[in-house]
Amino acid sequence: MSAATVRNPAVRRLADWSAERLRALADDHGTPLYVLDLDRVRQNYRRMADAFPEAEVYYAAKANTARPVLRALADEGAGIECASAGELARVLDAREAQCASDARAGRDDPRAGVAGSRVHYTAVNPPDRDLDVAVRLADDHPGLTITVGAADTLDRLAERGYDGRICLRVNPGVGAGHHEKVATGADAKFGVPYDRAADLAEDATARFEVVGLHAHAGSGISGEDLSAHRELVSRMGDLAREVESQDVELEFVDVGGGFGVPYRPDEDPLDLDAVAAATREALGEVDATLAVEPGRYLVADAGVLLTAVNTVKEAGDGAVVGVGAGMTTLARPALYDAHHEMRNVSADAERRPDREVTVAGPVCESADTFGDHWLADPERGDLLAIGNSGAYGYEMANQYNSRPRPASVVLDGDDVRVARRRETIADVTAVEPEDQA
Ligand SMILES: Cc1ncc(COP(=O)(O)O)c(C=O)c1O
Ligand SMILES: N[C@@H](CCCC[NH3+])C(=O)O
Repeated sequence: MSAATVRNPAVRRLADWSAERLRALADDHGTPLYVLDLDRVRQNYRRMADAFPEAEVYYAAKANTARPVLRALADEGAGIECASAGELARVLDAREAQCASDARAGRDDPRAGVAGSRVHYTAVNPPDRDLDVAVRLADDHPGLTITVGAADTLDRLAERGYDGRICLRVNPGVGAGHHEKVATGADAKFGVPYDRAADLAEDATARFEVVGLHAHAGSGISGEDLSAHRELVSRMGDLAREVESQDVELEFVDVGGGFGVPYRPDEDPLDLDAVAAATREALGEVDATLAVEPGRYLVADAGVLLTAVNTVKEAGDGAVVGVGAGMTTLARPALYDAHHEMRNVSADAERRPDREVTVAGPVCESADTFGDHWLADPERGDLLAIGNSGAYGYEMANQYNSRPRPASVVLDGDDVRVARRRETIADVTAVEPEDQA
């Protein structure tokens, strides 16, 4: 089945990708290569918007900031949630120094051109530079909302002359997620203490327009974690009623993102309608509109990472299959022991027997492995596809071992657009002053 013929199933498997198309993309653009199917992103968004018809959906851009993705989701009606000044500059049609220098360098304009009123900036311990940029952008883009998770961030904004839209991020005391490193809801780093939030919201109205409350439990919540989600939403409903009773006119209560997707074939997809029903029931009656901010759910299964087999080494009873992508390309397995399905795309036309092998990258770290996988017996030169790579894949890639970042392409029907060209070693060293000894 080709990508374009998949209608709107909740699960998209690695086997659904056309091998022929993936091989052609690898031939044209080289590997490692991130491939993202925009049609699938749109389908995922529509499924989310259909499940939450009463809610505002803000896409958490940190999952994948490729400009075609931001534009496609904004066109579908999504707002965008940003985690930094850099993400804000990408998302807004802003005259930022960074954008100007990109233009001078002849690069395509990296800005997505989303209206300020559709953008939330969630500031987590924001550096001064981020606040400076955010305040400047808020001036140019009316309606931008700044989400604040510490009382003194309010002071820092006021010191910069900001008196605009504020959302208060609350620590709900309930965390969830696929790994302890991605649970945010009970981590004191995020949000103001729950029991101080109502007073803080009321006090803040003296200096700002307080428009929302926000909390986020964590990332990769499965159907089994729903009790944590329900508890978070219920606490936010209680808080919203208290704040509204203090005559603060809230526009929205944002209960975060975190909606998980299956990474293993035996995992079930989230029943979004059930999640939405549980959310509604837990929130109860509030005047404010519900908001959600999914990242992974919209982009994860729209992406694959293509990589070539460069080494096959028999070792003991098994084999280690060396590939070009590593922890610098896709960090999730090394960071969270995350599992990503793999498929030997080259072997599809042949009848090679499956074999369990360890797939490992080129980085000089023992953690640089994608774990054990059953694959059609890999040979040097084969092309492997790594599934569910559309979220937190390219975004977390880095240059450790002086390894240039990979390229990424976006498919829109039959169109193929380069979202990020492949970096070169010259890109890696470009930030070093030329006169350095
Ligand atoms: C504040 C906030 N909102 C939204 C998200 C998106 O999470 P996910 O990609 O799991 O939907 C995150 C990431 O965990 C987050 O920290
Ligand atoms: N980067 C994490 C998700 C966390 C998002 C940020 N709070 C992952 O790949 O699963």
